[in-house]
Amino acid sequence: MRVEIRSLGVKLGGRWVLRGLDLDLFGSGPQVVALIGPSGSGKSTLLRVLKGLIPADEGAVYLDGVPLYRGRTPNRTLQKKVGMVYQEAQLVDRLTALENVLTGRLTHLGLLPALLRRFQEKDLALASDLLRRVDLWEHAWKRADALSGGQRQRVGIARALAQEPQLILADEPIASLDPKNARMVLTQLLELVRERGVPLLLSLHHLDVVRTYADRVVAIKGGRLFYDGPPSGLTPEVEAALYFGEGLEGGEEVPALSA
Ligand SMILES: Nc1ncnc2c1ncn2[C@@H]1O[C@H](COP(=O)(O)OP(=O)(O)OP(=O)(O)O)[C@@H](O)[C@H]1O
Repeated sequence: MRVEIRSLGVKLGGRWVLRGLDLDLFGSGPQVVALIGPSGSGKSTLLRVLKGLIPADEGAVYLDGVPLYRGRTPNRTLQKKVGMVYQEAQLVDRLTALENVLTGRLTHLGLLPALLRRFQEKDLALASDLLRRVDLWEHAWKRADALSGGQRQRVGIARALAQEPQLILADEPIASLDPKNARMVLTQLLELVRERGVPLLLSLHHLDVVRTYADRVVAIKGGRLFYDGPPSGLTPEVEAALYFGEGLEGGEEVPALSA
């Protein structure tokens, strides 16, 4: 799915959180794009805009050429094509692992079957297959609140893929995991999106991971584009300027770096 972001501005709590953002993602380009930037730079906000959860105050977002928002209302058809993986999985605790994955199919059901949770056999087959793919089939009938943090995150990934999305947004999916679980979650996420050809926009703080796995890196700082290019362009100087240099919070116009 092609993502075009044009002069995007978002105001939250009376303050510009994103401003003047122009970006073209995916289409025929690299399929794993890392989104980095200091805490508070606007990464989560950007992902939420792309999921149709926060409307643009300025500019526009197009998914495959279609505006994502009409005024402040998201286009529901486009919204359904975008899957999301959250930092804390955001599972329904009282449902089993399998039921949580099945909720990813709800967007494909009609209103009544969705309300009644009437899944079809093919929904169950897809959800079961995905649960196997994240090595959690033996936990299919466990309640989500009985799973470990890493397992919950893998259920969240299976749920996002069960939606059969055309784009996946992952918001710091390994932030609260130990290194072993972080690696497992990330490996499974990358394997699944690559084999299905689903583009992934992945917000992360781990630059070692970014350097190893990303095809392209987009860095934002103070709500503006700071760097857009390959991981190899993330030199120590760029990294230092991104995390330790003067912020752009004052609204100072600084041209984006590109490698
Ligand atoms: N609902 C809100 N109301 C007001 N301000 C908000 C709201 N949500 C986020 N912000 C502010 O917007 C800015 C960007 O937040 P955002 O969560 O997008 O940053 P981030 O880059 O994802 O940070 P982190 O890496 O810490 O998750 C921050 O200053 C934050 O305090």
